[in-house]
Amino acid sequence: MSEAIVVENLVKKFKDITAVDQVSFQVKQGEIYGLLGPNGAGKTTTIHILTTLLRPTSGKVFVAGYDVVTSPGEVRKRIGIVFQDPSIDNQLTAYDNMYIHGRLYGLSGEELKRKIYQLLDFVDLKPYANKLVRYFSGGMRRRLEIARSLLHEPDILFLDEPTIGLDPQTRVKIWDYIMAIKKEHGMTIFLTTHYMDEADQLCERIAIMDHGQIKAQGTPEQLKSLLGNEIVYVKLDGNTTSPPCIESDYVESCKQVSRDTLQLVVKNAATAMPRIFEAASSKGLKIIEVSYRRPTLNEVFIYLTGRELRDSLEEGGFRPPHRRW
Ligand SMILES: Nc1ncnc2c1ncn2[C@@H]1O[C@H](COP(=O)(O)OP(=O)(O)OP(=O)(O)O)[C@@H](O)[C@H]1O
Repeated sequence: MSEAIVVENLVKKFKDITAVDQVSFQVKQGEIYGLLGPNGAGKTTTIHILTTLLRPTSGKVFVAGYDVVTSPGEVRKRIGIVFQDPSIDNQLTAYDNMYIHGRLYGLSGEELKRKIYQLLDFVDLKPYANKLVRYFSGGMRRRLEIARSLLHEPDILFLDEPTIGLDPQTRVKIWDYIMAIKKEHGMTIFLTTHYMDEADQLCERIAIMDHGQIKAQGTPEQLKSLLGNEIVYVKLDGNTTSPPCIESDYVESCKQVSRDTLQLVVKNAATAMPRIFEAASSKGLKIIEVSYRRPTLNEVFIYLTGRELRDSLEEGGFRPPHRRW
């Protein structure tokens, strides 16, 4: 079976809230797949079902070839999880946190000791093996959780918001570890994130989730090309008080983004540019500056949902007080 994860028409309801609404996707073996969406989109609920912590209301989910409802034990043997909320013991050393986890998975003796040091070394925590975790920074804790999740050599690694709350430098470091895990261990990695740059940088394929539904999925490039290939910014002469939009065969959409600047979505900036100049001049508009770039995932999110991912994050939403089941 070349699919590590198969999700078919997954639904999860909490009383009258439909947290996951007819979601279907497949994750190939060895790929990094991301669920991108704002708070409350249903990402954590989905990851909890995939990792056997929650039962679906309906639909089918197969992880590492096993049904999560009928064979949860088989699934658990084959997965590693890093939760959004820290789950390491602050009163223990890094080594002891790893040791207990290893024992729970049936590892022992020299083999366990060797693996612990090897993985602590992988996340650059070997010098801190015997330090109490309560003195660790947020980034060190996350690294320790990642090392711990790899101890039993899972086939699939689940990461729920792996860099939430970390500073930009530490986030980049965590991305390096995630890419190294894929490269060195050939592992399938499934992650959730509300950071567009994280999804863009790390994931080979992304599903954009909102209000429990998958709005689109594909490679970051495929998602960006939903919007047209390039975005052109046209700055008009400052004397134009309210610039009209520029229409042309080559312009897919036009929006005024500031007093004197228009944002045009085009398939190809090089061929559209002369037409844009022609159209502007026929309207008596003077272009004083032009720049263009590829669309971002944020723009894709706006296109699909009608609002910014950042705005949606600010909407917040009800969060249950305890997120362990
Ligand atoms: N145990 C629960 N009881 C009731 N409602 C819940 C429960 N867990 C989640 N929800 C609701 O389900 C919806 C999806 O929540 P979920 O936590 O899966 O979203 P999310 O995309 O992971 O967001 P976040 O990044 O904030 O965790 C939200 O409306 C949330 O309030």
